[in-house]
Amino acid sequence: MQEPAAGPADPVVRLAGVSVDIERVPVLRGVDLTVHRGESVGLVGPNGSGKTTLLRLLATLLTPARGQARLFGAEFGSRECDALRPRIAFVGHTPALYAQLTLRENLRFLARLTGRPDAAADEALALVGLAGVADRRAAGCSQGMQRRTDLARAVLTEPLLLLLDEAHTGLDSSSAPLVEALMAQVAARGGASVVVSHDRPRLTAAVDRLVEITGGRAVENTVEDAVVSVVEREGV
Ligand SMILES: Nc1ncnc2c1ncn2[C@@H]1O[C@H](COP(=O)(O)OP(=O)(O)OP(=O)(O)O)[C@@H](O)[C@H]1O
Repeated sequence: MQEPAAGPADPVVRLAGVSVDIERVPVLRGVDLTVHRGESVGLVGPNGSGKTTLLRLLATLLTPARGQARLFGAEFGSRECDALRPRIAFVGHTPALYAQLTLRENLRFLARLTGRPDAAADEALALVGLAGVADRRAAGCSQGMQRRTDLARAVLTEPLLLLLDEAHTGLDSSSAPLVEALMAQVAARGGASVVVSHDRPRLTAAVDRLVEITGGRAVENTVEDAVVSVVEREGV
């Protein structure tokens, strides 16, 4: 897969004073956030604070009303930024699966759309522990199985920016390491992950640092131990 043209010094995400309005209502206000290559960032905040909106912005599904937003140095809306879209994986709250297709068909469809062999789809399903049920229709699968299939979709597309909303919802404790394994894969290829979860202990254990959104107005690092190492690394 083609790597972004940006230099190695460019962070994966750089938001400076970014505001997002939805239906003319301000949802994010003056957000500053930098996510470096190799990092895994946990996003926390109360219901309605703007976590999903921030993930949707990072997925380039929303346009900033104000401020500057860059992915690997490419300004949002530019041709360079659009070219990076196939390298963004966004796993939302609800499974992005065709209910009437089997898990294998869902993955193979995505593989063909993205120019990958069927074997890559089967490998991704095996990686999330679903090889044995690959021929079940998605509609007949449990929430956790559907969730794992969504994670397999993210594995398949080899993302450089992994965005997980409600990362731990529907996953039992034995499946939680999958999220961490996926984030580690992304970090190893020089990408980064931004992950929302209401399971704060699990999230804290899985990420390099936590970032908190308060009323959509600003993004601040929390003072938990997980944050300190990154702050020190950045020399802040
Ligand atoms: N499509 C939309 N139309 C109108 N308002 C919206 C829309 N999407 C989000 N909002 C509003 O933006 C604010 C932030 O929503 P968002 O879903 O980003 O919050 P969140 O932090 O992810 O919440 P939760 O923890 O409940 O999932 C809320 O006040 C919400 O009502």
